[in-house]
Amino acid sequence: MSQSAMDDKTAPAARPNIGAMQARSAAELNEAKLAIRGLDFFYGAHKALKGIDLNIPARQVTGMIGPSGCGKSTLLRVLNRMYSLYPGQRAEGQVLLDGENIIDSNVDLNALRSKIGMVFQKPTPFPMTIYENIAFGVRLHEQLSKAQMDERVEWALTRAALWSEAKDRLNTSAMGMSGGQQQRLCIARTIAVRPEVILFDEPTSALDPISTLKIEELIDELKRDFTIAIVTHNMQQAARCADQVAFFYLGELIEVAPAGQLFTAPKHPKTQEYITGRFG
Ligand SMILES: Nc1ncnc2c1ncn2[C@@H]1O[C@H](COP(=O)(O)OP(=O)(O)OP(=O)(O)O)[C@@H](O)[C@H]1O
Repeated sequence: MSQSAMDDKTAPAARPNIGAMQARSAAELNEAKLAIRGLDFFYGAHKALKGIDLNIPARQVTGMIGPSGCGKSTLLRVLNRMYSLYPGQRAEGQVLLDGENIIDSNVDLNALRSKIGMVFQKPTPFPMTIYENIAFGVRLHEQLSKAQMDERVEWALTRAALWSEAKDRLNTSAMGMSGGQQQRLCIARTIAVRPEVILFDEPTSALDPISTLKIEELIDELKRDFTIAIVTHNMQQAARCADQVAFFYLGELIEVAPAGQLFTAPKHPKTQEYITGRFG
């Protein structure tokens, strides 16, 4: 692919407009890509999320913080319907993705997961080549020619800031990469299907500081095209990466505010206690 083609961040082939870089109006920035309304979540009889109302704005980073067990990961698992795999787990209320309630039982989960991707705490590359790690997921959703797939793999690795390190070893095992590279590969794998939303569940907790910084820079770059939610235990990370931060406690959303405001002038005493390290 030519350099000018690579500079155009639009994903190559099929579904041409998704991921296109366009000037964004203030209205677009304020628009809720995901609107969570009155969301309750149950693990059997245990209510882990209680009446959550939260807007996740398009093409911004929403940070989710709170002490262990407050429900942050549960919320991410609701947003991509991962809980549907487990009997006894259920959500009530609304999670509107561009107006469509994705917790309705008749939602096509395969299509949903191509729109809402997830990156986990521990890098989990498949035990296959770097190339196949990316092509595998794309094939579940699209039929591309070899040339188109090559282009897609290059595009995804470039967007995940991994192309220069991976281009000469595409056909070697992903398991031979460093932890930070593996996590960027997992990000490449996620963006290769061109989702609209990317959920990050403590994506740097297993990484060293330099790899962490690279992922944070990447998240900042990716928000130009994708709506992002990130769960983190690291408040500095939330302050660095997030445009808005949501603080959860015991399954409730206590406060949501622009990051600068939440960390300097929280409105709720519980938020104040948490960010000043008095519990959690
Ligand atoms: N599979 C499960 N079955 C039953 N209860 C669960 C399950 N997973 C989580 N929980 C409970 O749901 C609540 C929220 O857990 P969750 O993992 O979402 O919290 P969290 O804020 O992400 O915590 P951490 O920061 O430790 O990852 C907790 O009370 C937890 O014990």
